[in-house]
Amino acid sequence: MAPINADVVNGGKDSTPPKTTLPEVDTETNGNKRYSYETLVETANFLLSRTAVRPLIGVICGSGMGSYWNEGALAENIIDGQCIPYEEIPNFPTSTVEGHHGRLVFGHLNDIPVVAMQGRFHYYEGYPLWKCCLPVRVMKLLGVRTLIATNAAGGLNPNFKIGDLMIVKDHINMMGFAGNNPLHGPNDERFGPRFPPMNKAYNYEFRKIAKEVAKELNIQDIVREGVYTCLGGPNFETVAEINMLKMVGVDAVGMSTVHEVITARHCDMNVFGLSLITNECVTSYEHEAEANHEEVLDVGRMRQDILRKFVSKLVVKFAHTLTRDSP
Ligand SMILES: O=P(O)(O)O[C@H]1O[C@H](CO)[C@@H](O)[C@H]1O
Ligand SMILES: Nc1nc2[nH]cnc2c(=O)[nH]1
Repeated sequence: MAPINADVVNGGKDSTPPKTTLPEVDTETNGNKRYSYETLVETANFLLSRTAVRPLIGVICGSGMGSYWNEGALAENIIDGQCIPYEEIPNFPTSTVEGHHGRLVFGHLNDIPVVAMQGRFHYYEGYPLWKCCLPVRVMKLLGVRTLIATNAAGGLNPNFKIGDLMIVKDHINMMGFAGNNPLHGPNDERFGPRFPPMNKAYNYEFRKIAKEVAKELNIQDIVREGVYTCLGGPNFETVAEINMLKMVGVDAVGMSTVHEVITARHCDMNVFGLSLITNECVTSYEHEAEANHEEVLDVGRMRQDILRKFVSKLVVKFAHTLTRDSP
C-alpha cells in the first residue's frame, strides 16, 4: 500500500472537500493539542513504513485481556507478527495502566491481516477523549474496516457471573450526557459527518455470528449479551451509583470503549464489542467485597485461552462477512 495522501477522503471512498479545516485547538486537559487529519496521516504512514501488514480488522485489548497476543500465543496464532511500542509511534499517547502493554501488534491471523492494540488509553489517565480514540482513526487510515473493542467490566446484571463474556448489544454514553464526547469540537468531514447516527453502533450480524461461534466453541453458557456503560473512573462505583445504573438498564460498567465505538462509527467502521465480566458490582452496603484492579487482571488471565479462541474465530468470520459484502 502506497503512503496515504492526506487529500484522499474517508479511506478513498469519497472525495468531497472538508467543510472545516481542523484547527489545533487547545483542549481543556494537560495542554493536549488536537491533532489534524494530516497529523494522523503522518502517523499512519509511519506505521505503513514499519510493517508490510495491511490490517482489515483492528482489535482493542481490554485490561488484562491482551496477553493472548504475547510472544508465545503470537507464535501459535499469528504469522508475520510484529510489535511496535507506542513510544516509537509519532503522536501516539503512552499506556500508563497495568495490564495494558502499550504496543501495536500487526500480523496475519488465519490469513486475515489484523492489528491489535495491546493497551488502550483511558480518560482517567489524563487524556481527553479524542486522544483516547486517536488510534481508532489511525486504524481507519490504515484500512481497518472492522473494530473489535474488548474490555474488562463490572457485572450489574444479577444473572452474570465473574468470567462471563458479554457481547455488547448497545451502550449508554454517560460521559456524553455531560457533554464529554470524543467528537466534541470542530468536525473534519474526512473522518465522518457532524451528526453521526448511533442506533446501529454494534453490528447486528456480528452479534449473531458471535452467538453461533460461542455454540461452536461450546462456551454458550458463559456468553451473554447486554448494555455497557463507561464512567470516567478511575474510582470504582458507589453502591448508589451502581443501583442507579441498574435502574437505567446497564448490564456492565467500565471506563472505556464507548468513546472508541463512537469514533469508529463516525468514520464508518463496523463494530463488535465484548466485555469480560471481571467482578460483581456491589449493590448493598452489607456486602463485604470491594472491587480492585488485581481481580480484574486475574480474571483476564483466567479467561485468556477462551478469549484467544473466541476472538481468533470472530476475526476470521467477520473478515469473511466483509469480503461477502464487498462490491
Ligand atoms: O476498559 P478496560 O481498559 O478493559 O479496563 C477496565 O478495567 C480497569 C479497572 O480495573 C479500567 O481501566 C476499566 O476501564
Ligand atoms: N467502572 C468500572 N470499571 C470496571 N472495570 C472492571 N470492573 C469495573 C467496575 O466494576 N467498574
